[in-house]
Amino acid sequence: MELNICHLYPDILNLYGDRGNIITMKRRLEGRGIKVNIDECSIGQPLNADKYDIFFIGGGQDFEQEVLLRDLSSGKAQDIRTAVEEEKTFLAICGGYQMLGEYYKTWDGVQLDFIGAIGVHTIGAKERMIGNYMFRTTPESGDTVVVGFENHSGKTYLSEQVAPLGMMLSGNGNNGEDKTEGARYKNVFGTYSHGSLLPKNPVLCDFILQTALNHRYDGAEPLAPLDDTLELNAHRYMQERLSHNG
Ligand SMILES: NC(=O)CC[C@H](N)C(=O)O
Repeated sequence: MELNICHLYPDILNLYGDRGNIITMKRRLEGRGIKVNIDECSIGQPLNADKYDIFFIGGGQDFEQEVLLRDLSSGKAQDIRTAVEEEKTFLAICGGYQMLGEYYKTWDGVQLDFIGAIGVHTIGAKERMIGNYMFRTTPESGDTVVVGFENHSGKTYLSEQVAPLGMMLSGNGNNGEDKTEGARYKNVFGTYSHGSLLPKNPVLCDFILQTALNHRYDGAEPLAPLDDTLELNAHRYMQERLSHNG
């Protein structure tokens, strides 16, 4: 078996080591003898979307998001919308997550029209939401506790067609108001979690990889367990600290 991963805008959207998510997916697949091919696709490069099983988009600040608008509208936005509807697997972090949505109105009133691949929109607030945080994914997204780090001024709101990725246990998540965190639409996993998400959350990583394998291979076997002692220690350490913060 093999999976093809596309890292979108790796040179522009890569806050807080978001690239670590790519390394983690690669290692966890190779640990099961599954071949992984990783391509990078940035400004000015055509996106050969049919080739890929997983698309990864990291986070970026308002400025970087604005810089990408022209490149997206030159064709990539449509390619991404099509891949989402074809139920390809996406993992999008913070600014990358916002970008898959409809629009982002920054706190100082600039409206960035994004690609509308998922029914979410984002409104900037003056006060940033920053800190370690924790949420539990919904049963449809693995029912697992995720620890991470958020840093955003955008407050994201989900339309009725889009489910949250999870519900907050500690911290702000989508908007600090409705207790939701991230988005799940078809096989898109959007989240505010940097930090880096997948190294500390191997259960979520395997859930995402399994989603992509099931899409590519009919009757794909469940992924075999790995030795996750180190990863789960890091996870437990964060979970314990965050449990005390409420
Ligand atoms: N960390 C990020 O990706 C930031 C995203 C967005 N620019 C915000 O501040 O809301």
